[in-house]
Amino acid sequence: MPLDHGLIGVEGPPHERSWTSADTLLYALGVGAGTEELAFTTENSAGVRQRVLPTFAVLAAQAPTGRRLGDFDPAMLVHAEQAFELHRELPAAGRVRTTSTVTGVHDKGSGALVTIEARAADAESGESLITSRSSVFIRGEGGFGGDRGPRDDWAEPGRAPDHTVTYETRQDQALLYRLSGDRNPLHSDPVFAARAGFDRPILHGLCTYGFTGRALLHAVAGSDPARFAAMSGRFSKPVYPGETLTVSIWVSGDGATALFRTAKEDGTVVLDRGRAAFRPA
Ligand SMILES: CCCCCCC[C@@H](O)CC(=O)SCCNC(=O)CCNC(=O)[C@H](O)C(C)(C)COP(=O)(O)OP(=O)(O)OC[C@H]1O[C@@H](n2cnc3c(N)ncnc32)[C@H](O)[C@@H]1OP(=O)(O)O
Repeated sequence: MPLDHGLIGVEGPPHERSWTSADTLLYALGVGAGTEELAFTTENSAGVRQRVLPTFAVLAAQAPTGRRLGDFDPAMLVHAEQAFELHRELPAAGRVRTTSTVTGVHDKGSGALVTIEARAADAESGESLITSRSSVFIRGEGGFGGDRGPRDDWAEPGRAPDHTVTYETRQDQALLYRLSGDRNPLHSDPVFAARAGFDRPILHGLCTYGFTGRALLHAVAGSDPARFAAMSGRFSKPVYPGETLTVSIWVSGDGATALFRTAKEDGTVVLDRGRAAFRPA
């Protein structure tokens, strides 16, 4: 059986995940934070309280789907879209209970797009903490006669961005990032990457997402994770470790929302149709 088209509505079993202060520090390093961001990379600096990068929410809320997506070559699967809402700031260490549901299987012609929603609640209090919506694009699994799914009306504002933030990724960025949990060999093994049609291992989509989230946090939310309410975007082209990422951000008049996109040095957009929302200071 290739892709399982009967997946829609299938809910996975509740899944518990806990994280420690070390996990959130390692995650921050994996998405490029360093000595300039000690609140996210240390737990014992004078006068600094450890905080958690908001995009860690996506990892915290990951849970298995009820069934395997199907029997296809895993090298053909790429992360396509990622959105999350963070209902309150994440603690440096915590535990959540998450339920994950397949919400759509769309026929995109060159591939199939499978969308998944996960809801994570604090494991002790039951308080809703994170809602995460992800999709994966399985190349070569389209053309089965399904619907193409909803359209998006995202458009770049007709003015210069309010902020542009540039970060360099490291040659070994994916090797560092994978220690936060995603050991997919697409990001580390040249043989596996070649089977997927890439010259060399590519960067995790969620690593690009984490760099972009840092740019939004510092440029728009005053570096305060408590103000970071939501973020979404679409992975439009692969990133190779070592490439430079520039995040362009357009903030709404009241500062409550922003549009963004992330591009490589040559202008290729890699994270597109970005939206983010912020709480007041
Ligand atoms: C549970 C969550 C966790 C998941 C973790 C997954 C494991 C991870 O380890 C894997 C990764 O991190 S992979 C790295 C990150 N992702 C990428 O690099 C993918 C980059 N994107 C691409 O290569 C192409 O857009 C590609 C290949 C996606 C599509 O390119 P094409 O085949 O050329 O398609 P195109 O002709 O451009 O468009 C056809 C239709 O598909 C829609 N579409 C394109 N890109 C999309 C995307 N990223 N998301 C959603 N839809 C997308 C197009 O809009 C078009 O549809 P329509 O005509 O209906 O608009």
